[in-house]
Amino acid sequence: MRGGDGIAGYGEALRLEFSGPDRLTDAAAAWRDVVARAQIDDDVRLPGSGLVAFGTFAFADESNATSVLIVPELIVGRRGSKAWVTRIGDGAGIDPVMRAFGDDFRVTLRAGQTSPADYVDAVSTAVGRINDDELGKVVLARDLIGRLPAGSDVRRIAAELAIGYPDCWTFCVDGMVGASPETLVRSEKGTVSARVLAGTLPRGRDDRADAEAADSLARSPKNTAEHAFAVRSVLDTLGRHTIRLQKSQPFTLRLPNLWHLATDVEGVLHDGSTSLDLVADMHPTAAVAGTPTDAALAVIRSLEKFDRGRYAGPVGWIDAHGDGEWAIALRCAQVDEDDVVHAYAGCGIVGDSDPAAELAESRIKFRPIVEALA
Ligand SMILES: C=C(O[C@H]1C=CC=C(C(=O)O)[C@@H]1O)C(=O)O
Repeated sequence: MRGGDGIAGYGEALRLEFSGPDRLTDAAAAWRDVVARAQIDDDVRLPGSGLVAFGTFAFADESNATSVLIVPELIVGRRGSKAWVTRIGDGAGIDPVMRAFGDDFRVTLRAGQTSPADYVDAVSTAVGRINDDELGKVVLARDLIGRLPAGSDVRRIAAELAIGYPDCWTFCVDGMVGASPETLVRSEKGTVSARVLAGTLPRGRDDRADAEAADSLARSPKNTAEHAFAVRSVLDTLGRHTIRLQKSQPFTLRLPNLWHLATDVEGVLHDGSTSLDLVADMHPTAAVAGTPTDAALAVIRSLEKFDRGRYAGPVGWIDAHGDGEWAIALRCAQVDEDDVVHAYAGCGIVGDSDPAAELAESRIKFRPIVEALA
């Protein structure tokens, strides 16, 4: 959901689970099979109408988290002035009734497997490795943990995020809930686009300080270097699937809690890839792993003490044409079946990163989810 447009599913007509290094290519193939066998009646013909699966995928090949594609029994959608209902399989009998939110709840998150001091140490080690020329950039994350009262209505968290962060992509799929400012890829009728983010500064305290923050972000060699790695990785992969690939100049993107450096990318699909094929090729970008990818993943494995689960993985939806909208699962938390909440935030580390500043940046990135739970 973004800016009031979006799709919401009721029930599960089909649930497909994936894991391991081939989880994304397996999902792309499985979705082709599902579509080939489906009989679809879609008069609306808007992005998100007709047969749709929602998905959330683990970040790492070796993760214990299950990656899923879920086809709901009923989907309610809205885009601009149009709204629609899609019924799937046995969903023919379900009515899209409004269900009141469950009880209000407040949850405080505390440090998970990485304390703030551990994080500062990990960043210092990473800076050393970068300056020893082992790699150019790595994204290091830390985790927070909490527990929701039993039976809490997770939709409350999604609603808070959608209201507070209307320019972000708010998602809630299989307990993975968040509001991401970054698309991995979006494909619609042959056009492929992406918003690449990397490089961050906190918002200023007043208008003047805020304008100065945006200006210094745009001029900062550290942030522009970090951003360039992320843009390069997206251009390299999308370049294989598109023609006329264009990128905007980097611009400063204002969110309620921070400024990001952003670049919008757009091209024309030339090889018939579905949005999940593109996701499979693009993940993980340098915005969430680093550069070169393999070296960055090795540093993440050695310095992060936890399984990222679906944090920093692709989250979104795909339709019967293969079109879809996939965000990178950032500013998010995973609510498990036992009501335990794991939240994550990370920062791109380059050779001149200051560990204390990165810790402060991670605090600001936690703000959306911490506040939605508070
Ligand atoms: C890894 C995260 O953010 C990425 C996306 C935008 C800016 C980033 C940065 O400036 O470090 C990160 O690369 C996160 O929010 O957990």
